[in-house]
Amino acid sequence: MRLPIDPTTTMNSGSSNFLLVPIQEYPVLDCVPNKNVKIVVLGASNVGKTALIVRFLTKRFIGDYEANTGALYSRKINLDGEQVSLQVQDTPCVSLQDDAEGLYCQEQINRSIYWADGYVLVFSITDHSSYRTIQPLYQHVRRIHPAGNIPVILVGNKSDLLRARQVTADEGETLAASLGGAYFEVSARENHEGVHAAFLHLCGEVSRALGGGNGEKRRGGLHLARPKSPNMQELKRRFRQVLSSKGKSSTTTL
Ligand SMILES: Nc1nc2c(ncn2[C@@H]2O[C@H](COP(=O)(O)OP(=O)(O)OP(=O)(O)O)[C@@H](O)[C@H]2O)c(=O)[nH]1
Repeated sequence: MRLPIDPTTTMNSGSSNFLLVPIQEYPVLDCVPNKNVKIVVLGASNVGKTALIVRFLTKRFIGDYEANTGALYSRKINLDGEQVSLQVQDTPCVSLQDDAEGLYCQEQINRSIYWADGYVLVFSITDHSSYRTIQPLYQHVRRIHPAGNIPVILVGNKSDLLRARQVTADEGETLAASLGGAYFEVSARENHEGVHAAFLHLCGEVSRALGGGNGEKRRGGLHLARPKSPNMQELKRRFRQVLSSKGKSSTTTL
């Protein structure tokens, strides 16, 4: 069902509208001591990174967002019976350089890659160039984490747009296998379950990679500060901005 968003009601409580659903944040200390799963969502422009995160955290799909500047969202999840602190970092898009091998990647993204324990690499099945971005992107992650296992999943988003498909499921599977991760073909627009399963799978991988131990990676080399601002208010602010620019013409799917 599609409901019109009424900007006049978005800050009230008790409605099914997206902004009326509180997205709970939990301080890390509220969870299993030292069990902190940090994942970053990476990919080309317009592939649905923000939509996937919002779908995972809120079960909702929002039609449009302002261009993403990268926000960090925190929440508590249940992983194998344990309450675990999860942090999800949204990022600005990356793009291929003209030689199609290197990447344009903001410093902010490098910091997020360094900071994270697990990686959601996203392309759109309707955009083959976004698919071609994934291999160089993975190599980029590898350069920042040259040693050890990198928990990663590959997500082919927009599976509802089958008629516009430019990337086959086989291509997704093959690429994921070459990265050593699982492939999930999902639609942030149409389906919460697939998105949820993908994120939870990665959280499980990260948790195992951290070994249930102290949750902090032991890394040598360059130290990069963690990305800024764990802030759910940022999501609300961005959504309000979209609402004020689009008024009542925007819609959300419930
Ligand atoms: N049909 C369809 N559209 C989607 C889906 N996911 C996202 N979109 C749309 O794709 C557009 C881009 O979504 P975003 O979540 O902003 O994508 P992004 O990767 O964060 O974009 P950048 O800010 O450019 O990095 C928006 O218009 C979304 O409504 C999906 O699963 N199906």
